[in-house]
Amino acid sequence: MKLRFDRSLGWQLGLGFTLLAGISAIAVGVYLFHARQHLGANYTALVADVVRPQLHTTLLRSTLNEFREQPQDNQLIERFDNLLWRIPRHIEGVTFGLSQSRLAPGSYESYLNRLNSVKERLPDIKQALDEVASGEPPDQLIQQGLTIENDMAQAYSKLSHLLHSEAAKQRIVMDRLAVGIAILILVILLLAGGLMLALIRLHHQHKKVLKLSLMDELTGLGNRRYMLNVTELLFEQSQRSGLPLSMALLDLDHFKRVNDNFGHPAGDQVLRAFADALCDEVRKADIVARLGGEEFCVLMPETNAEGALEVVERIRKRVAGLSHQELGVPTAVTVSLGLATADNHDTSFDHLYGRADQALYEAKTSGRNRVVVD
Ligand SMILES: Nc1nc2c(ncn2[C@@H]2O[C@H](COP(=O)(O)OP(=O)(O)OP(=O)(O)O)[C@@H](O)[C@H]2O)c(=O)[nH]1
Repeated sequence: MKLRFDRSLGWQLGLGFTLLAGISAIAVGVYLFHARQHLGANYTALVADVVRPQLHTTLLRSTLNEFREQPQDNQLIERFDNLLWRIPRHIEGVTFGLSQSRLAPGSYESYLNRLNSVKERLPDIKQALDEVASGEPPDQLIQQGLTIENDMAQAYSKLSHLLHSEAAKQRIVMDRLAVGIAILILVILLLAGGLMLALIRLHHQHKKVLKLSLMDELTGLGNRRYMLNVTELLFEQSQRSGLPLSMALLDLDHFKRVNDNFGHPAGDQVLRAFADALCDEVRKADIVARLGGEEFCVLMPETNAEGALEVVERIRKRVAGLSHQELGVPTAVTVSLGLATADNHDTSFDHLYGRADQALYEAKTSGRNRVVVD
């Protein structure tokens, strides 16, 4: 039940985080789609394109003012001529920059129209300048010059304002995007962390269940499945290496009486005391398992018949000598044992098991509390 709960919790966590990551990704995607106008637009270069002619507009005004005082100054005429040459180039530069930008044409068209009308009036101003150079008074030049200066100043100022506000919007978009992506990354990290945690928990649960499936809960020994898992391997190793493998089957005598006389819990206590005694008497390399009920098994790798007989006799005596206190019941218990050692005739583990079982049967039928070697 617990495992099912943990597994569904793991799935729920994973699903929840995946949904969250998906929604965050969609939100960032939708935002990107709507904000694409602002992404990648280089407003800095455009602002520079507009600021430069704004400076020239100021220069144009100051030059016109100087004309009032020194209309025939050649340097002044040359500077003005140079400005007249630059103005259309700036207008063309700004027009090109805006056409390449992601700005909606409707937002800047009226300012460009105003600049283009300035461009159209430049030949007249050039003619007025030539007249001033040939000695005419500068009044007309100043009047026409101030008109275009005013038009340019207004158009460039509006454009500058437009570009600054678009750049500010771009900054907001980028900031929001950065926050969105940070949240997305956080959710993905949480998702990965949550999934890892769920996997680790599942792995622990799996190991626990696996252990429980191979363990006898009452005695803490391996169960029949554990014994079968291990012994097939031990048997094959023994067959390959030629080293002996001995197997003892043990069955408590008249155990039913213990249950009948002292109750089932007392019987359980006896089984536990018996398992402890068994483990005390065998080596670490030996395998001890409870096969079911009051039947146990000891597998002794690299132990010949003689050595195994010594061990099982020791076990038998130890069990018979268990005190009432150790057993938890006011009676003695004994055990019958059947012993077999693998030889060339044992083609499978089942064969060896069959021999040990037969020996145990003989130990039971010939009076119990004894070892019979097959
Ligand atoms: N307390 C307890 N008793 C168990 C457990 N498993 C099996 N038993 C009991 O063990 C008894 C085995 O009885 P039998 O198969 O007749 O064997 P026995 O009385 O030991 O007689 P022999 O084996 O012929 O000497 C039964 O009463 C089962 O109920 C257990 O986990 N706990």
